[in-house]
Amino acid sequence: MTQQSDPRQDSTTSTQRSSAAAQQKVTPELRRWIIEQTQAGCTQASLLQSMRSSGWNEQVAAEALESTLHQLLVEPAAPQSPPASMPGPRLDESPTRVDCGDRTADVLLSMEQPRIVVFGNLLAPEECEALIAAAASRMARSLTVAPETGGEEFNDARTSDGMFFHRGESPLLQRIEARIARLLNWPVENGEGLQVLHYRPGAEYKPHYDYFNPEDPGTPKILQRGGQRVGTLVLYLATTEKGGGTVFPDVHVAVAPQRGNAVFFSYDRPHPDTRTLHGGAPVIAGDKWIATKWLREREFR
Ligand SMILES: O=C(O)CCC(=O)C(=O)O
Ligand SMILES: [Fe+2]
Repeated sequence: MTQQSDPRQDSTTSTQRSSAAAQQKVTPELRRWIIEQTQAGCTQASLLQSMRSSGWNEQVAAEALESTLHQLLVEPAAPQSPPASMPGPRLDESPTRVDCGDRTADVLLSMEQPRIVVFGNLLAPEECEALIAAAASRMARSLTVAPETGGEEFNDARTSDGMFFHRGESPLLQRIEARIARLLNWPVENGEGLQVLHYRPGAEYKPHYDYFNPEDPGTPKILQRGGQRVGTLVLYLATTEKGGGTVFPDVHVAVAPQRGNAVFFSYDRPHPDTRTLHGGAPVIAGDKWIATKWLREREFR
């Protein structure tokens, strides 16, 4: 990310500056610059430093940042139009099975609000084993997206181990990605690389939303790569003995982790109204292995 220099300060010397500090005016131009830089992913601290080095008095700069960013948060966001189309299986005739090209998946549950569909038999047992084997040597403690910066960070709410495959990195992944694209009528290119998570007893993923919160300063940067997330498919690679269900607390639904099955849910706007709050309940006995496919609005590079 390149940070543009802030709106010009007059060309006073530093001695003139300290006496002139009281007269520094926060102009609409400066506010616009603060908003643009924030939307481009700059942190408040880096903006403060940049303003100070171009002659702004620290207190004036800090107040300008605070009041401008506060205004940004309390002003209603421009209404976002929902995407023209959404990922999801075609279930208008209530089929019990869905063709996904090289395999047929069972439809086990379909819920409208929130949009949740549970599939059976989407992956063969050998495919589950192969994904676990390919992921196992690449596992590390899971990171989540850092809302402040758009980078990644450790998070106590997520105590699983995980890794990301690159999209299309092996014939197995290409096959599974093509199957998911056909099942959910969404281009392979709009999907993030499959993420594998391993939860041991006691591990969990506390309830959260998968979309990026539009109010987080790091979100504009994340959205540059393919726009918002609009859907999630969680594939179960192992059957967990006890616990570890995918839970939707708003609607009191829990999906049991059964090898080869999957739960899909979608959200047409980044808002709690979608009722897609969800989490991974603590594992009580056994292991939980999942692969998550997140779907973006546009091509994800
Ligand atoms: O562990 C689960 O069942 C849910 C995982 C999840 O929410 C995610 O990967 O975003
Ligand atoms: Fe999630």
